[in-house]
Amino acid sequence: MTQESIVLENEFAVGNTTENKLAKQAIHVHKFGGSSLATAECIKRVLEIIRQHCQLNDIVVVSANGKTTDALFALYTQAETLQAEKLNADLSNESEAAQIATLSAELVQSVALLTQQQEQLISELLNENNANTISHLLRKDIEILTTWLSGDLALHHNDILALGEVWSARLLSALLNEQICPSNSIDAREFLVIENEQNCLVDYAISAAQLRQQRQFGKLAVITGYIAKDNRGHNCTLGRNGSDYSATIIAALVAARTVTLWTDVNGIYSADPRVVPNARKLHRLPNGVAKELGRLGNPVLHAKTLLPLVNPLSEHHTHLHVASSFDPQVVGTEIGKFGQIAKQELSVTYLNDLLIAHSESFIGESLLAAKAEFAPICLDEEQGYIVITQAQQKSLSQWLASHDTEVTFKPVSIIATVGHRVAEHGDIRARFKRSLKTAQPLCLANGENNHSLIAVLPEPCSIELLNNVHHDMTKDARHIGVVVAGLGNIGQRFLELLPAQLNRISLLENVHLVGLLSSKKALINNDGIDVNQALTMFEQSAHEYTNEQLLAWLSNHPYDELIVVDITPCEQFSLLYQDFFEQGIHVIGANKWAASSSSEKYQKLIDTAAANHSMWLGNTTVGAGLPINYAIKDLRQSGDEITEISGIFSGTLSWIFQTYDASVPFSTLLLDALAQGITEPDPREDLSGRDVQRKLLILARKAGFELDLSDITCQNLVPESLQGLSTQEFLAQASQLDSYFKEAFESANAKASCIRYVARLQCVEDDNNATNAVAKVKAKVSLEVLPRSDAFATLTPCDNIFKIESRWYQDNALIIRGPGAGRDVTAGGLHSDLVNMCQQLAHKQNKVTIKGINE
Ligand SMILES: Nc1ncnc2c1ncn2[C@@H]1O[C@H](COP(=O)(O)OP(=O)(O)O)[C@@H](O)[C@H]1O
Ligand SMILES: N[C@@H](CC(=O)OP(=O)(O)O)C(=O)O
Repeated sequence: MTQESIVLENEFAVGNTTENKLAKQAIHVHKFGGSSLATAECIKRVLEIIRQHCQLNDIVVVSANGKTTDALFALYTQAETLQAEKLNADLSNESEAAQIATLSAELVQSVALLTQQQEQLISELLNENNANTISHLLRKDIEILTTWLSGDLALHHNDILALGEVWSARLLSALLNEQICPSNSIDAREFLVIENEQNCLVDYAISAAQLRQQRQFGKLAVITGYIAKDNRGHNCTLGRNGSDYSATIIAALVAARTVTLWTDVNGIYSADPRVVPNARKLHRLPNGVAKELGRLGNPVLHAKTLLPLVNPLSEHHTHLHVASSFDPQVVGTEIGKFGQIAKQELSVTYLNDLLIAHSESFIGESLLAAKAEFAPICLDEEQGYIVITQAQQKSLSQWLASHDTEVTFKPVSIIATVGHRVAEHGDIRARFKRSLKTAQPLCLANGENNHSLIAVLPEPCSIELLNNVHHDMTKDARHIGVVVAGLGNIGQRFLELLPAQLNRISLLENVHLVGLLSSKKALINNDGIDVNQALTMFEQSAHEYTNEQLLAWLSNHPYDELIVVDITPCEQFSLLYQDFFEQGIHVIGANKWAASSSSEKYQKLIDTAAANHSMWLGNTTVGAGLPINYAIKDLRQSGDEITEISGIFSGTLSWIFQTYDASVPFSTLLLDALAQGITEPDPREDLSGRDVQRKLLILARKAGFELDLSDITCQNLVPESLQGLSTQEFLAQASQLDSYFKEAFESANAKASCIRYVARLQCVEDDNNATNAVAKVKAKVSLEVLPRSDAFATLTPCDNIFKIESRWYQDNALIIRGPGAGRDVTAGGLHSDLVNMCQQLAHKQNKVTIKGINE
C-alpha cells in the first residue's frame, strides 16, 4: 500500500468529508475497463482497489460494464433493420407483417435483457434505498432509449452508445458514496471537447476549464470514458476502446502523475495472450513502441492513448501503467521512457479486415495529403499503396474522386512485429521474413518511426501464423536480471569475468547486470549496469540501502527472471533467501549459511523455492569450483545411493597439515599462513572445524540425508583456554597449540602415518530397520591419523579431496580432487552455476492468466 493510500484509509475511517487534506498531492487517474466492471463481483474488486490505491483528488474513469457497448451497438443495428424493413414492408401482407412483429419483439427483448443486466448489478451491489434511486434513473434512460430506437436513429447514434458509460459511472459513484468515500459521477460530455469524431483532437484549454467546474472538492470523481462532445456541441465517441484515451486526456487536463489502466490481464503481452499461449509479459514498454502497438491493434492500448502522454511541448509527463484488477498485487506493464533493455523487447500483433488501396495518387507528393487525411496503417510511396480500415473505404473513394484518380481495393490483413526501431535492424527484418514462411505477404512496410515491420497478407491472419511468427520473433527474448551481492575478492573476480562470459555464451544474450550490493551500499539500475565498468559505477553511484528498500525493489523488478548471486560470507544476507524465494527470485549462493541452517529453516527454504518456482544453486558452497555438488546430484539422478562421503574440505587445514612437519612450531606455521592470507583473519575459525562441519552438512543434505549441524561431531582444534580470547590475544598465545600438534605429529610419524583434518559421513548398518534417515548416519569432522599412502595424505597443500562411496562406487570410490579455494576457481564455479541456471530458465514456461479465459 502506498503512503498516500494509508493516509486515505485513515481519512475515510474518520469520515472526514468536508476537507480534502490531500489536494496538494499528485493526482493519479485510474481507468477501469469493461472487463473489470463486468459483474457485481468484479465491481467489488474495483471498490477494493479504489480503497487501497486512491485518494480523494484522484480521478476514476470507467468504461461501460462488460460488453454493454457491444449490446448497445447491437440494439442500434436491430432497430436499423427494423426501420428499414418497416419502410419497405407491405403490412397488408401477413408474412411481412409477422416479420416486422418478430423483429419488434426481438428488439423489445434485447432492451429488456440489457435493462435486466443493469438492474441486477444495481440490486446486487447497492443498499435498498440507493438501488431504488439508481434504478429509477435507469428506467428513465430506458424510456428515452426506446424513443430513440423508434425515432431518428442516426441522430441518436452516439446518445445510444454513450449510455453504457453513463450507467457504469453512475453505479460506481453511488457505490463509492455508500461504501468507501464521497464521490460524484461526471458525464465527460459536460467538459470534454474534441474537434470532430474522426480526428478526436482535444481542445485542451476549454476541456480543462470545464472539468475544473465539474469536479467537486472532497469527492472522488468517477468520469465516463469513451464519450465527448465535438466543437459544434454534438455528442460523439472516441472510437471503440476509447476509454483508455479518455483516461490519458483527463490525466493531461489535470496534470496527473500517473494513469493506471486496470484491465483483465496483468500487463501487455508480446502477443494476444488469449490466442498465443507462450506470450510473455512486456514489463516495460517505451512510449513510441506502445504507441505503435496501439496503432496496430493492441486492444489494451487504444491507438490514441499515448498521444496526451508524449506531447513534446508539454513539460508535464504522465506515467502510464497497465495492471489487472483481478490480480492487483502483480506488477503490470510500465509505459514510459526507458533505456536499452526495455528497447530490446519485441512483440507481434495483427489486424484483420483491412483494405489495400492502390492508386496513382499514392505515388510521390500527393501521398502526403492522403497520409494526413487517413493516417493509414502502412503505405509505400514507390508501389503506390496504402492500407486502411474497411470503415475508411467510402471516405477514401470520395476523397480520391475529388482528385480525379482511380483506386482499386483488395481485402488484406496485417501481421507486424513491433519493437524499438525494429525496421532499422537487418537481422530482425530477415528473421521476420523467414517467420512468415508460407504466408506469402503482398508487401513489407516499415511502421511509424520504424517501430514496426508490417507484412500485408492476402488472407486473414490465422492464429497459427500468429503463433509461429511470435515463436520465431520472441523465442530468445526472456530477459534475466542479475544482482551481485558481495564485492570482495571473489565478487570482484566474478564481475571481471562477467563481460567475457556474456560475450562468449549465446545463452546469456539476454542476461543483464542490474544490481550490485555491498553490505552497506547498493547500485540498482533497471536499464542495466555497464558490465565493463561495474565496479567504477558502483564506487561512483552506489547509495546506502536497507533490506526493506532492497526487497521493495526486488518485488517490482521488471525482468522475466531475477537471479541474486550471493558472494557474501554473511549470515544476515542469507536470511533474505526466504523473501527472495517467496518472490520467485532465484539464488546462486557461495554463502554457506542458508544451506547449513537448521533442518526446519532449510526445509522451509526448499519448500518455498519449489512453491514459487525459484531455483537455488550452490556449487561453490563446498570445494569452490570443484564439481562436487553436481557429482552428488548426478549420482542420485542416475539412481545410485550414496553410502559414504569423506575427504579434506578445508583448503586452509589442507595447507596446514600438508605443510606441518614439526620442524617449526605449529604456531609459527599458523602465523605464516595468516600472513599469506591462507587462513581467516582469526585462524580459530578454520581450526574450530565449524566450516568443515557446515560443508559436510551441505553435502550430506545434497546426498539425501536429513540431518542437522548438531548431528555432526566436530573436533575443535582450539583448546578451551584459547577459545574465549580476542583475536589479538589468541595470536599472542598461539604457542599454546604447539605441544599438542607436535605430539600428534610425532606419534603418527612413528607409525609411518600422518595427521589430517578429515570430514567423514557414513551410513551405518540399520539393524532395526529404522525409517529415519538421521538414525542411519554417523558423521564427524576431526583430526585423523592416516597412513602416508592414503589418498587424503598426499595432497598438494591447499587442495581439497572428496571421496564418495555408493552402491555403484563401492569397491573403487569416486574421487574429486583439486584446489578448493581461490579467486579464479570460485568465481568460475559461480559462473558455471549462472550458465546452468540460465539453461534451466530457458525451458521455463510462461503463465498468462486471463480472467474467464484460463482462470
Ligand atoms: N498483446 C496483448 N497484451 C495483453 N492483452 C492483450 C494483447 N492482445 C490482446 N489482448 C487482450 O486484450 C484484452 C484487454 O482489452 P480490453 O477488452 O480493451 O480490456 P478492458 O475491457 O479492460 O478495456 C485482454 O483480455 C487480452 O486478452
Ligand atoms: N465501452 C467502450 C469504450 C471502452 O474503452 O471500453 P473498454 O475499456 O472495455 O475497452 C467500448 O467497448 O469500446
